[in-house]
Amino acid sequence: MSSISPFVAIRRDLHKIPELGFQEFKTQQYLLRYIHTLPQERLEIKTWKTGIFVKVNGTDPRKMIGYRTDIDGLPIKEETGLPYRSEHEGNMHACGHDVHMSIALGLLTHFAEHPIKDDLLFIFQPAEEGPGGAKPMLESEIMQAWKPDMIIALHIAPEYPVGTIATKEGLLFANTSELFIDLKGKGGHAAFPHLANDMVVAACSLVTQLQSIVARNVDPLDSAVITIGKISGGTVQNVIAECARLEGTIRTLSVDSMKKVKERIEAMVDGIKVAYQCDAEIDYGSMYHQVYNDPGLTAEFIRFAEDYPEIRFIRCKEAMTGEDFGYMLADIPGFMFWLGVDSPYGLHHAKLAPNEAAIDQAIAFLTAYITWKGNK
Ligand SMILES: CC(=O)N[C@@H](CCC[C@H](N)C(=O)O)C(=O)O
Repeated sequence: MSSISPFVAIRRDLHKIPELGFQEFKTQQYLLRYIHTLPQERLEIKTWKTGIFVKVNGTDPRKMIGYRTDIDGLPIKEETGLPYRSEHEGNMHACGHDVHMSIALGLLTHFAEHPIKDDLLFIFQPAEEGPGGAKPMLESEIMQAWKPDMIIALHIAPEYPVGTIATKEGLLFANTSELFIDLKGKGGHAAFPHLANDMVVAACSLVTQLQSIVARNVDPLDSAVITIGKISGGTVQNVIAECARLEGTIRTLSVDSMKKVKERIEAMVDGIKVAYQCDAEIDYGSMYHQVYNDPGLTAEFIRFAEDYPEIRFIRCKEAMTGEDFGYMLADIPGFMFWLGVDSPYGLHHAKLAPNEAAIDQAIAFLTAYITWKGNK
């Protein structure tokens, strides 16, 4: 019978119980139960909403190193068919936060048992997928009192083989803004369109128009994305829809482009109001600061990764993904990096299945890096 490592077993337990942002109650309980099994001599544990801070007191601290993991899942119905698939119907760890948490627990376990000179702060952060836990956690009294001198985090990368670390100095992830547009016209009988204002037609036209913003209004060398991930509207097949709602996200590499994209969206929505004789409201939901890696710390980490025997390092390009860890990096020097997990299905896919061999390998690599950095 094959046996799995304790942190793979933890990942599977966590995989079964994905919870959405700020509802991570079972996840928090699971994490706390585990953390309380560790030697407690050097640990200080504080909860914050559904998140957790764990400080590991060093033996001769000169600085504090922060390590952040996100803990929330997504509203995606899992289709992996795995024996440890989600037990929370309609939710899934489809962005790898289960893997992120198990690696964080692996590191915490090591350093609770083998403290280094410097203090460590482990941050188990809720709501990365939305509405964003990093910013309020950073502003919390706890983190203002326990403010790390540097901070790091990883994200799984399905497209890279296990054993790969990828990152770059400077900009790594985009600026993001959610986008919700509500359209309200006039419902009516399907056979009498001239007596109604059809919001399904207005919504379809708006979605198509929005695509032209990236193609025609943004400098091609300054990338942007507008994705509408969900459209809803109407009630039944033979009634003209009075209301429709578009739900999406905007990504830009520069802050200026984000401003420009929003101005163009607002102009187009004004146009839809006139053309389709309807009301419309725009809500930008939550916005995330770009992820900008500290050049010096990242370059040093890259050298460490390049010299580490079992790691293949790739200097990657920036990506249009968003991460509220960007708020932490805007305040505390540090960096984020990709960890290869080799899945044929990508992030946010219902069949995402990370190769679990990456977990113990990442724990070993990061243990070596943090030990080196925290004893320097
Ligand atoms: C790493 C990752 O996939 N992050 C999410 C962050 C989403 C932020 C927000 N809900 C939005 O959609 O703008 C991503 O989709 O990139």
